[in-house]
Order: sequence, then C-alpha cells, then structure tokens
Amino acid sequence: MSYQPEPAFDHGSPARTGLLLCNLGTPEAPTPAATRRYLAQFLSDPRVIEIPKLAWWPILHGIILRTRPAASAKKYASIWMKEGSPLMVWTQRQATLLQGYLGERGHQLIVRHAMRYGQPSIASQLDALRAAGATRILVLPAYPQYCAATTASVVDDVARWTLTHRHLPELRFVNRYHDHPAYIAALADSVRQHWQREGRADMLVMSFHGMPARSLTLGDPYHCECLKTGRLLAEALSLSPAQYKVTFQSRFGKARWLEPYTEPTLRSLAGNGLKSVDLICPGFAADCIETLEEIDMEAREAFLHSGGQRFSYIPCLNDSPGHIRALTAVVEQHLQGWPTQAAPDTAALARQRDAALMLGASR
Ligand SMILES: C=CC1=C(C)c2cc3[nH]c(cc4nc(cc5[nH]c(cc1n2)c(C)c5CCC(=O)O)C(CCC(=O)O)=C4C)c(C)c3C=C
Ligand SMILES: [Fe+2]
Ligand SMILES: [Fe+2]
Repeated sequence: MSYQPEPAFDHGSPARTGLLLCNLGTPEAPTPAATRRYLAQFLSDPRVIEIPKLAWWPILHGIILRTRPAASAKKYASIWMKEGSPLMVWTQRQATLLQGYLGERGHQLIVRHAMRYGQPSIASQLDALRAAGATRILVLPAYPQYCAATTASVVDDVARWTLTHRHLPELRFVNRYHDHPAYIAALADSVRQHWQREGRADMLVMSFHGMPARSLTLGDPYHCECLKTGRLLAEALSLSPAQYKVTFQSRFGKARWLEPYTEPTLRSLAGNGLKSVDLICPGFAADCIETLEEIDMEAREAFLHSGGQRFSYIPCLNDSPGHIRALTAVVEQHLQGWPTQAAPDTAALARQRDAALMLGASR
C-alpha cells in the first residue's frame, strides 16, 4: 500500500472538527458532453446499478450514454440558474449557512461541501479539511432517508479516501434523519407557509425518488423510511390518510420500481375528479432536475392534461432558515462527545499559570 505524502503531524496544534455536507452531484454545464461525463460516473457505480458489470456495460456504453446525455442536457438547460446547476447552488449555500449558524451556536467547525459524482469530489474536500487541521470529521450525506444507492455510496467513497492516507481523522457518518423532529418540523412549516401564500389544495402528494422494487425485498430500509417521513409529516399537518399520498418518481429502465409511481398517480387522481394538488418532494434536500423538471414541469403537465385544474409545487427546503436549523440539530446530535468549542490554547494557559505563580511568589 502506498500513501499520499502527508505533512508531519503537528502534536502542538489543537484538534479541530470538520463537517462534510455531501450531495449527489450534477453536470458542470447543461451540455451533452458534461452530462455524459456525469452520467458515466454516476451510472458506473455498482451501488446505483446492481446488475453484473458484464451485462450492464454494453447497455450503458452502447445505448444509454449515446442517447440520454443529449435529452438530459436539454432538461438541465431548462432549470439552470445563473450561478450554475440548482443542486450545486443550493448545496454550496447550505454549507455556507451551516458554517455561520453552527458558529453562532458556539461550534468552531470547518464546513465544506462535496459531491459524490463530479466536483468538488469527496476526496478533494476531505483533503481540504485535513489541510485545515481537522482531526475529526462528521460526514453528512444530504439524504434524509437511508438508501444503499446514495448514503452507502458516500461511505464507500470516504472509505476509498481512507485507503490512501496514513494518519486518519476520526470519522463519523449521519446515516439518516428521516424522522428527526427538526426535519419534520421544517417540512411542516414549509407546507404551512405555502398554504398561507397560495391556498390549500384537495390533496398533498409527497413524491420521493424511486428505487428498483427489489431493493425493498433485499433489505434496503429506504421504502420504509420514506413512508415514515410521509406519515410524520401528515401527522404534523393533521392530515387524514385520505388527504395525502406517498409516491415514487424518477423510474429508470424497464424493471419494476417502488410504487405507486408519481406521474401515473397524478393522472389517475385527476381522472377520478381531483381538482387541485400540492406536491412536495421531502426526500430531496435541494431542488434539482428531478424536482424542477420532472415534477414541476412534466408531472404538472400530466396532472393538468388529465383534468386537474391546479398543481402547486412546494419547493425543497434548500437554504431556508428552517432547513439550516434542522441540519444543525442533526449535526449537533452527532457531534456529542466531540468537543467543538475553540480548543484552549494550552501554551497560553501555561504562561498564565506561570505568571500567576510568579506573582504569588513575589508577594
Ligand atoms: C438506476 C438509476 C438510479 C437510481 C437507483 C437512483 C437513485 C437515487 N437518486 C437520488 C437522487 C437524485 N437523482 C438525481 C438524478 C438522477 N438519478 C438517476 C438515476 C438513478 N437514481 C439519473 C439517471 C439522474 C440524472 C438525471 C437524468 O438523466 O434523468 C438527482 C438530481 C441530480 C441533478 O443534477 O440535478 C438527485 C438528487 C436518490 C435520493 C436515489 C435513491 C434513493
Ligand atoms: Fe437519482
Ligand atoms: Fe428524472
């Protein structure tokens, strides 16, 4: 095993704690070439595509990477912000705001953000935290519900980084926060504020990213955690089971995915006479192509074309104060036992003590 060269450990420097906020990743530009690079990395991850490489490679390189990049790039272009891809913009803002809010609460943390696919990579940001003196690092994947395709894939990437370093920081991971009271409260506040601004629809649809259905029988807790988030959010809003529905979006390929599917559900609700719907995507920490294009454009159109009259999309928590408070509560829970106040300057304390002793002696 060969390690990357590292600076000699400075035994005198105080221990510092780092926080790494990780999200999925996104193309660097809304172009077919950039989208192809992103999809190639994403869809080569065996945590995402659980098909033997020998069977998957010809499909990925022979079909998907020839056709999908151009179609996806068009969709990215339709949601691109002037600062970049929404997922990147919101994740950057979240990290900056977390740094500030945690600081206000007395935690001297170094906060960075990273993307599992594309840039800034998890390895580069772990290196940056180490270079800034972090000897303890808390990794926060921005996925409220645990899923092997997302949460475990972040852990894999951190583990690959540890293999290249000799002197490792202490590491902790947030596996899930799907039922954290502060996260549920942030979602509920966001829905209530939306209702105050725009009025309330006949039903609240909660759409989560889908997964192949067999992930449930193989033991992935993702499906159950989505249902629990849905139930807790409904309870916080005093909704009866008839007033809300949990659905799954973003189906990929021909296999069965978790059901009910979002778009067919919206069509059938409209077909059965439902006139208005509020739609929230509680599993996404930040708005992205899956929420802004697939839901707020495609699913909206499907509902309205099937007889629905009003489709109201409730944005993700993004950089809202409630979200930053919720993530801070999650972080604080996982920092327990790790001192995050500014470490005492032991040399200065020793000088003070010596000065006090000398003062006493000279009296
Ligand atoms: C088999 C494919 C996919 C699985 C499994 C999957 C799981 C999964 N994904 C997210 C969150 C996000 N996915 C996003 C985009 C996206 N997802 C897939 C495929 C799978 N996802 C694709 C091909 C894409 C790219 C867009 C496209 O070409 O359709 C995003 C948004 C990225 C962005 O740049 O905006 C997020 C976020 C979760 C939470 C999840 C499992 C629970
Ligand atoms: Fe996805
Ligand atoms: Fe999609």
